[in-house]
Amino acid sequence: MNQVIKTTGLSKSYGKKQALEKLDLEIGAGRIVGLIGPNGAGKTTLLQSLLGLCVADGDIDVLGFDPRRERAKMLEQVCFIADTATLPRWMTVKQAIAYVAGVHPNFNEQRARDFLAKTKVPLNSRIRTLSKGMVTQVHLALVMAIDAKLLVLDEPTLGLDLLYRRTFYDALLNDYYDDDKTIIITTHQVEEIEHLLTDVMFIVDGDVVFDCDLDTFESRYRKVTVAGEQQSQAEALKPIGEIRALGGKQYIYEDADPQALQALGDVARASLAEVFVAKVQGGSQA
Ligand SMILES: Nc1ncnc2c1ncn2[C@@H]1O[C@H](COP(=O)(O)OP(=O)(O)OP(=O)(O)O)[C@@H](O)[C@H]1O
Repeated sequence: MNQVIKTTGLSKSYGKKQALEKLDLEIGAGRIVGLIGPNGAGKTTLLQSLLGLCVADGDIDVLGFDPRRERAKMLEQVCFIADTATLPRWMTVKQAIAYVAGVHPNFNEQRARDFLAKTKVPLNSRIRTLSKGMVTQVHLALVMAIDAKLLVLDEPTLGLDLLYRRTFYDALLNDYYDDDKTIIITTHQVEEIEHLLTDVMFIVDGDVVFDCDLDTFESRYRKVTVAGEQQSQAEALKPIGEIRALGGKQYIYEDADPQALQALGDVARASLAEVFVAKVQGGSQA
């Protein structure tokens, strides 16, 4: 694996709060990794540690650099958008584009304009006159126009409407991504990114508790809709989660015998969100 990120024993505490707990992580080039976790699990702290934005303990290697000591060099090849996207409010959108063009060697001005052409953001508007979602659109356009080896997106679509969220993820996959780039995304809207991920990680209480590529995920997890009279057989096969459904129950299985599942009822793929809830909350879902 052509490795882009490797951490060993990554730990970070804020006073008594242990936000990251000896976290080991490896991400290879060309992967699109979804980092999924409950509120307060440590996702932002992990991304900030990788970007050198907070000082953590342990070994951290990002593109061959230690972000604590070689942050400036590392950032030449890394691009990120934080969940608190801010831009200078007095600038016009055009000026923001010109500014990034002036300071960033890998910025493609035309690309930024092309991304913005898919929005209703006027180039001559001052940032302070834009809605929150529009500011995020400008920020995303600036970030997506930078040719970086690693793109880190912390809740990139927070506050964006449903239509633009789709447009953004389409552009990310079709216009931005190629095999040389690695992308890490955190979001609570798991269903929106499921189709574009190559890998998924669940993070709980400051540690990665699940790390799986999507091909393996597709082959390991199933959801079966079971009518009332079959439920005791279904439970005997030890599902990892269950969902109450109209006229029966749906059970989530990990590595179960496909034939045994067929005998219980309708078998379908289990979604990332369903497996996440089953594994992290470990029980029934509404
Ligand atoms: N600056 C800080 N000072 C003190 N505690 C902090 C600070 N930043 C984060 N924490 C704590 O560290 C833990 C992890 O927070 P973090 O923001 O990394 O979680 P998250 O997974 O990104 O959460 P969310 O999904 O809610 O954004 C939480 O318990 C949080 O309260």
